[in-house]
Amino acid sequence: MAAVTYELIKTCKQSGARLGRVHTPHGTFETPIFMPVGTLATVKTMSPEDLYDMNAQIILSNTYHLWLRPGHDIVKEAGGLHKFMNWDRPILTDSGGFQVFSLSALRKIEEEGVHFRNHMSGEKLFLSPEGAMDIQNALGSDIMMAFDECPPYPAEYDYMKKSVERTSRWAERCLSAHKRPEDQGLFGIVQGGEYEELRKQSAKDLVSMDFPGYAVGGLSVGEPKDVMNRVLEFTTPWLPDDKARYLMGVGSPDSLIDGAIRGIDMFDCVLPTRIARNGTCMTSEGRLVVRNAKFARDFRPLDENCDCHVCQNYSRAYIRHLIKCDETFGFRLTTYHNLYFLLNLMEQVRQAIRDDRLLDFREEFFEQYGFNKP
Ligand SMILES: CNc1nc2cc3c(=O)[nH]c(N)nc3c(CC[C@H]3O[C@@H](OC)[C@H](OC)[C@@H]3OC)c2[nH]1
Ligand SMILES: [Zn+2]
Repeated sequence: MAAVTYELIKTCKQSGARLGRVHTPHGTFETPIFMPVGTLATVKTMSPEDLYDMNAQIILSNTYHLWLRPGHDIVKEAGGLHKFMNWDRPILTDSGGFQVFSLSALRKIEEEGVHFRNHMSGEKLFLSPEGAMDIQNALGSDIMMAFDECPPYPAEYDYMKKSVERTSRWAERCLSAHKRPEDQGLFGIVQGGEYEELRKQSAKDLVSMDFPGYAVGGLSVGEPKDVMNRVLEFTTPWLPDDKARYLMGVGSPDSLIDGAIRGIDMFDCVLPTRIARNGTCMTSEGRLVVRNAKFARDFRPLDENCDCHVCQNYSRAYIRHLIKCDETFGFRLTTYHNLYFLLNLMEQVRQAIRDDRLLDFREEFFEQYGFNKP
């Protein structure tokens, strides 16, 4: 029995978006879903109890970061990542492919793997498909990601073609190095940039290897939103209907809705937690920079349409005061609300799919949030 399976519940008659469930060894979650990012084994400033309270179903952590600090051997000795961070719902770990290309300056890509420098110490390091699998095996995540190259945007066709072919060979090596397929699901990552035939080639290569789920990688790397949407439109049709689809690194409210409409089930992004730490909040009326002086005497909640714990109990004036004083509690309040906002948005998306009206919901949400403003 595969560790991770996808169950298609229904498709929205109006938009074609999917309502589904993903079953994992640590629990089942409904899709489309947003997954909070906890790169260093913590969703910054949130406790597991906070995450349970806001109904977070699955969180992310990262091979590259945990390999460097504290070391995956320590996490393994602790009994794995779930035990180490006291989180007993599903965990997805990225393979480190992206960080190697985004964090470390000097790097050299070879067939064997990637030579690069530790982005903190400058120490020379090497990561291969086999190494990335060993680390994720030690972490014990429910969903592991294949080791891939996430090329920069834009990239020449010839470079992209060679990269896609190597990423497919690396995916094969990940499958061969996958020690516990009955305990951990391994997702392949489709690459190919903005080139339709390369996306098709990458998807067909990976589907022929029969992964339990597939990510669409190489996006949210600086390309315009219409390029992302077009890539999704010609990529998801090559992925099987009975497997989960994960769009990596995507998280603004409009992109979540537009991704769901184009057949994506799972999303992750550091956006809500990162902007929270500089005092920017997502609200039903658009973004609100709570440190702004105009909120000094504003005793309303961050979002008058939000029923989260923060909006029930704290005011903009109080949160502004804490953020201005660099008080950690302030960042906890903005982070909790931003995560709740996106988790709640995805519940509304799932409800709109149940009611076959996701395109109508998109219009209503974009209007209220201000996405349609010229
Ligand atoms: C922001 N835009 C964005 N585009 C991305 C594309 C790729 C990709 O093609 N391949 C791989 N392997 N990873 C990608 C990632 C990293 C996501 C991870 O990076 C970490 O967030 C920064 C987090 O780690 C807990 C997350 O875990 C899945 C992307 N992020
Ligand atoms: Zn709120």
